[in-house]
Amino acid sequence: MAEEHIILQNVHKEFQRKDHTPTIALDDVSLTIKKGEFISLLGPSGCGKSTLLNIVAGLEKETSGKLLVNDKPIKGPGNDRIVVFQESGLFPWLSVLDNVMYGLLIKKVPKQEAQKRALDWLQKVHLGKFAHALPHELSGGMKQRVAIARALVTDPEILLMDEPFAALDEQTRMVLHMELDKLWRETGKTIIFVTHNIREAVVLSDRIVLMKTRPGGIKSIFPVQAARPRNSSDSILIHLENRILTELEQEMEKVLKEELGSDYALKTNDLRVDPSNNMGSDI
Ligand SMILES: Nc1ncnc2c1ncn2[C@@H]1O[C@H](COP(=O)(O)OP(=O)(O)OP(=O)(O)O)[C@@H](O)[C@H]1O
Repeated sequence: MAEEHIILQNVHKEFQRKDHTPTIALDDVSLTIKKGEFISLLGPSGCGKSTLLNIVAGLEKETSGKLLVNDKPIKGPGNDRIVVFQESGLFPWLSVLDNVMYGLLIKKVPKQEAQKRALDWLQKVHLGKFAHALPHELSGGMKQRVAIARALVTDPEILLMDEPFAALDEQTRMVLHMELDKLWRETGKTIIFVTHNIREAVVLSDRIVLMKTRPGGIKSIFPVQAARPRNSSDSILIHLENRILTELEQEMEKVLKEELGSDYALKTNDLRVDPSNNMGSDI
């Protein structure tokens, strides 16, 4: 059996609002992720997906509970965990190559070697020809490819992705799904991927963690047993999308009932959304 890589035990996270009342972003979250696993965190807005990702990244500290990576407690950010965000976060004044090399130079890798490794990664994400371009000369999809190359060039064990493709058009997103799937299979990285998009989650993941709101936490976990590389028209994936959608509808209905109280008059069908579309942010 594969090795345990990330262990979350009864993780609880509270934030203080400006009026000093607490928001429970995560309540009693327990999850074990194996080395090399691709896990998606899926759920409506505010269910704590980014908070959970940030805790694993070491950017946020859990209020209580335990987080272990390779059996060691996490005290802050580390080279073993790199985050890719929705915005590429590239330095606009540096060339694509310099952006990808940057993390290596910080780690004192000699310039020639850093350049070689960065160029290798740019080839892998099909941007070898754009090494000397500036970020503003690239499309959104190309920028995200650079962000992925910049993350993987430092060879982290864990890649944390917070809605990395959310701002891209559907075609570009599908191409990047195929590329990320290939890179993940080639490198064996452990990936945690935050998304609102059910189709994206089923196409990419080994397991999908469906999250709930108020308080944020885990509602259900769905293993995805379709062969890779995947095709979103695979009947296994379509069936799974529908199961997830049904649970999400229940969750969204619960939130609406709480929010609207006696004004609640929503029919379940009004909530039915196309799984290829983003969901959850308008509840
Ligand atoms: N720094 C913060 N201070 C106060 N409250 C916060 C902070 N960060 C998150 N929260 C609250 O914690 C809850 C979970 O937020 P989080 O951003 O993790 O959700 P999410 O599922 O990633 O949402 P979205 O899909 O909209 O990005 C929300 O109620 C949010 O308002």
